[in-house]
Amino acid sequence: MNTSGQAGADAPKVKLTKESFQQGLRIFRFTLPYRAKFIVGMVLLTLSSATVMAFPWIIGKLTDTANGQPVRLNGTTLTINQIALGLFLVILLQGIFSFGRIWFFTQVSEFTVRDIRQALYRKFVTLPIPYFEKNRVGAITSRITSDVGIIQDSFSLTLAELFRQVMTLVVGIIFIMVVSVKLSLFMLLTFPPIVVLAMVFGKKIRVLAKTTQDELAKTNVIVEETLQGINTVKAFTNEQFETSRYTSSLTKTVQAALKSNLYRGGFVSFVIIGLFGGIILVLWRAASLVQSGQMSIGDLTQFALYTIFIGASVAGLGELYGKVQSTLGASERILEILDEPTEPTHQPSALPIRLRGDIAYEHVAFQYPTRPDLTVLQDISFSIRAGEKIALVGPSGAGKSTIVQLLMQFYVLSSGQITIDGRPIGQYDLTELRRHIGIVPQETILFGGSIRENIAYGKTDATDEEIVQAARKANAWQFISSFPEGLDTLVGERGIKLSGGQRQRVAIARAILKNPAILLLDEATSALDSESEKLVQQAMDELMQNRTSIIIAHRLSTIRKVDKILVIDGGRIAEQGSHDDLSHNENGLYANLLKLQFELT
Ligand SMILES: Nc1ncnc2c1ncn2[C@@H]1O[C@H](COP(=O)(O)OP(=O)(O)OP(=O)(O)O)[C@@H](O)[C@H]1O
Repeated sequence: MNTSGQAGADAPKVKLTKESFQQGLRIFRFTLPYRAKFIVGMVLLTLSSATVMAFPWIIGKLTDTANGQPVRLNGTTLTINQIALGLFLVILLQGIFSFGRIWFFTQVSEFTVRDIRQALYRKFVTLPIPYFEKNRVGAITSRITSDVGIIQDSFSLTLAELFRQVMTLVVGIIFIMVVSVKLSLFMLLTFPPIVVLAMVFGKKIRVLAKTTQDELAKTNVIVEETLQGINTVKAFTNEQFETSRYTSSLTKTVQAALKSNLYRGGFVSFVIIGLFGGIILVLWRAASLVQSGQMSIGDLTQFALYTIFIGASVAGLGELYGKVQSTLGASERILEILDEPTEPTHQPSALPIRLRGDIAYEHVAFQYPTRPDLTVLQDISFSIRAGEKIALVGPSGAGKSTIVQLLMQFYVLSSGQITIDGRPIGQYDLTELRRHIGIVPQETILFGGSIRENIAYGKTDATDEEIVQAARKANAWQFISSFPEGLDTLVGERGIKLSGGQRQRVAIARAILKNPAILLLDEATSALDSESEKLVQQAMDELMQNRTSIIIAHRLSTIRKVDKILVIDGGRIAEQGSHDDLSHNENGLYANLLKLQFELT
């Protein structure tokens, strides 16, 4: 076993061309740091393959000695005992070399794969947000699991196997040529073509077997569907219809199974007749050579054993071909990700910055890269002075969250600019800038660890005292200290073991600990009960003190105290002003939203 994960047997393959080969080989640069181990592995592999190849040769000599034909080495005649001892020695060496080969190749593959996974992960977390919108998470994670798994298998197995099979083939052919050129040529003309034919046959059978499986799966879908929706079937009196649908699907399955087994039967008789027939032909030829004295029994034994080796290596190479294809495919997909441009975060030259927190949006327009034909923001201009609080309100889909996300530089603006303290945000170091912006999202997603870890996410080197302090300010300490395990309480996957209000307060504590100059609050849409609503609101108020804050408000009651309200509609600022100004504008959007909420409550 290794750590390869599920090496996808159904992984897409690529055509073997010179380009795909050269591309795929680039993955080998990850093995460079371990090249010394790799070379030792290769030497051991060569030695272990060589000992295997010596085996039939010595057995031939043993047979000859048994048959009364003396074998000489350096002028002395070898006894059966000496030759058998030699065989033991060869096997012993073979065992030792194989152990060493596995040990060294495993190290190379495990370390290489660790480095590839590390490089991929580092890449993932530094890719810009649009990348994750264009690619499904499942597809991305399978790069780091199954694709890397395929590469791992190829480093630990395929590569060694490929080398060994090629060596067996070449050395095997040389050896049989030495034994008897005539018989070798005869064998090479009959045996390998049969093996190749058998492989093609085998592939066809696999395809047919898959078709049968697929058909069977379809019949199962019908059963599941109709049983789950049995009420619908009966209500529409479609029992007969469904039965005939099932029957026709069953018939297709049977037809597919029969066809597949027709080929399977053919394959078995082909193997029996063709392969064994081929062997009989070679043996017949060999027997006549032995009879006429052109070949010894020992040579015949050697010949037969090498022939089996050659046959096995031809078959093995056929299988390896498929593996090499998947390896190249996997390595191409991995390299593709590694070549993606990243966000310019964590630049080593970045100097720490201090922000006051003046923010200005100047004629900002924006389309999401995944939906370039929809202008989400049209012409947004507003400014906030350091320490002020503004609220964004408006109908769902108006563009409020988008405005906030742009400040974090998750996306590139289509036009206009955003400045902080008078400087365009693009001129700041990205990591430094984000360090000064805190965010409390609409739906708080916690990480699966403890409450302590989740709060400390805002400042990874925070002391316990700081964490408790932040939890107190966020109105979270009360519930945390009521848990028997306190800060060490595990929150469950994505924080499911905490209530919505508790999760929010943990998120607020996290933001307090981060102590940012600018704060982005996305109010939760899901209503909390009034008690926890009050606790969350108090925590938010605490958090907003002395910070420039932008609040995306869904409940208008919570934002009466803000300095300015921007009403967003259809990607534009429809109205702006204080709560009092806007609520007195009878026909205004804000006054209407207020009325609507009042009626709802
Ligand atoms: N990642 C995205 N990719 C493409 N389009 C998006 C993306 N996020 C949002 N949109 C679209 O942009 C528009 C504005 O969305 P946004 O989330 O900013 O609205 P909102 O005012 O915050 O809405 P809500 O109050 O429902 O959260 C919507 O039409 C939405 O479909």
